[in-house]
Amino acid sequence: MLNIKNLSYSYHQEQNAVESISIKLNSDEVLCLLGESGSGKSTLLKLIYGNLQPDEGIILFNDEKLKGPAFQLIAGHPDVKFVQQDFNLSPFISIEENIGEHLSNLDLDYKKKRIKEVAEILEIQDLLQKQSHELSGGQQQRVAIAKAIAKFPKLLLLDEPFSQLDANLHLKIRHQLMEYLKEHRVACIFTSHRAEDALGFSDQILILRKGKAIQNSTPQKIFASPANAYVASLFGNYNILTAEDASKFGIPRNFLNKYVISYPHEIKVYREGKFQGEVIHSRFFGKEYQIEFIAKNHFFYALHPDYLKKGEKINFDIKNYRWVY
Ligand SMILES: Nc1ncnc2c1ncn2[C@@H]1O[C@H](COP(=O)(O)OP(=O)(O)OP(=O)(O)O)[C@@H](O)[C@H]1O
Repeated sequence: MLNIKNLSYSYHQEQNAVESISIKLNSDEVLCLLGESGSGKSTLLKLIYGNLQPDEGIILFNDEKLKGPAFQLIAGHPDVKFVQQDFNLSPFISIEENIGEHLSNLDLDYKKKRIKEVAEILEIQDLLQKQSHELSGGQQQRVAIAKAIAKFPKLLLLDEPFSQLDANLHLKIRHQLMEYLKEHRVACIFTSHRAEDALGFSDQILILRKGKAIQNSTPQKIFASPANAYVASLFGNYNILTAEDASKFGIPRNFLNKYVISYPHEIKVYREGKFQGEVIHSRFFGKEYQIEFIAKNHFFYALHPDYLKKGEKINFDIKNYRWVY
């Protein structure tokens, strides 16, 4: 349903904010754009929606070419909705009117029912009679999403949709919204800084850096085989060793110009481990501790069920790893 070919855009001549990006998305798929700050995620969404005019490339939505501002005065397409980071709510009308702004007034009972439905998904039933200036950032964010889904878009673009929500609401809204999108076959592209949003709630992840696509695949494949250390770093702490250094910990030197990457959960700290290290820190992560230790002059992160004291001698093995450039 969405086919983006070789999209490029630059704010200034010197550097492209988005460079030769191609995306294919089916009608019930969710794509997460993941990348460091300034990697081009918001710019890409603005290009797709039509807020910015691409320097190059083409965006086909159900085989129809989506137009940028050079060819269309008001951005957007009736079947595409975009929730930007500024939420864009109308200030002088109620939240209920905001959500229903694009719904027809011909059937007011249906309109009321639909507003109630989307308000429930976003947990904003109690806010309907208020005005946007009376709401917190997180409440405005949920209203903006409710407004975007009210008229059954076929493609939803969400820029950091959960950024203003506390941990509890984040989990609840993320679950309810994603269930809704799947049930109604709404394609979605969202940006996030949180690896778990990308891993658990998308069908595809597109990794961006400096406007370029670094990797595009399923969450499982990207996590298991990150293209490079940058991709691995987006999932949290990780261990990286040169081929030479990796050989000191039992890893054959198969690729001399590559690096070995291993996630903390792949370093097993246990009495039978073949290699020795010394604990530097134990940090409580909730379910377990993240242990930082040093071995043969290298820092490692590992996970362990118990608190280990600074200076404690431990044994460990690298149980899983992958080679990256
Ligand atoms: N209006 C603008 N004028 C000039 N440069 C801009 C503008 N907006 C973004 N940029 C630049 O374009 C690049 C991509 O920015 P963009 O906002 O798309 O990144 P992002 O990945 O969404 O970042 P974040 O995660 O911080 O929101 C950055 O180098 C940024 O400085």
